[in-house]
Amino acid sequence: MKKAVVIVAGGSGSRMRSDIPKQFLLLRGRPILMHTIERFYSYCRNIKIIVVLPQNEIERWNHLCLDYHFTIQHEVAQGGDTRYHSVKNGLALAENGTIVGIHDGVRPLVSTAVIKKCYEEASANKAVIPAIPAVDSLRMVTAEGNSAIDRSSIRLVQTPQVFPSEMLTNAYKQQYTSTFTDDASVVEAYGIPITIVEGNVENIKITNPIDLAIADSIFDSVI
Ligand SMILES: Nc1ccn([C@@H]2O[C@H](COP(=O)(O)OP(=O)(O)OP(=O)(O)O)[C@@H](O)[C@H]2O)c(=O)n1
Ligand SMILES: C[C@](O)(CO)[C@H](O)COP(=O)(O)O
Repeated sequence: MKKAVVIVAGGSGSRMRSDIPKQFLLLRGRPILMHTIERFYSYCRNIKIIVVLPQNEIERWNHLCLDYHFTIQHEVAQGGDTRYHSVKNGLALAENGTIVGIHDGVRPLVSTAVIKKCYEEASANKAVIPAIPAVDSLRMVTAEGNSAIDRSSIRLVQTPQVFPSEMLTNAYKQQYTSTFTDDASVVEAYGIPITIVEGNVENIKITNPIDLAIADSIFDSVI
């Protein structure tokens, strides 16, 4: 079955506190977003790649592609106010009858094995996400205080989150709510159960300044 990926890079990276959006910061001498795109191209040479960017950053991206001789074919869609809206804009460029993954542009260290497993499972008409167990102890904080929670029942969710295209497109017709923090939460609200596969621990979301140093130090164990 045909495959597509929507790589969302439409955010501003406010927690990174950098001059340019974090998806363009350099990791091993190249913009993070280029590494992320390369992960999917390595997995499948003919996957359709859709990259979502803030409208006012598209020109910067075009220049970066020229400067870094980046030639992997991709289509560009315009970002929205939230990740949900950016995904929806990217999804509009995906064809029916495909298996579509949604991946954060700032997760450049996803392994090929994880990408492959997610697409294979989704081909059986499932909604598939990678996740890893929690390694720290966990506490629930409420207005009354805080209490320990059973970490064996918790999973930390990653991307790519992969679905049959019609399932995802229909789910994304629901009205936005702030509980839609990822694609699984949108599809689950539409009534579809979520299948979890094991993610890779290196598949961090580069969010805060320290994550760039971590990504640099673990880079060779994935690529
Ligand atoms: N309106 C938005 C917001 C986020 N994203 C993308 O969703 C991914 C995960 O979001 P996050 O790490 O929170 O990125 P930012 O929103 O850019 O960061 P921050 O929350 O620190 O501002 C990122 O690749 C980001 O570019 C997006 O495409 N459109
Ligand atoms: C999609 C995601 O990366 C899964 O863990 C996460 O929900 C994104 O959250 P953010 O608040 O948009 O960074």
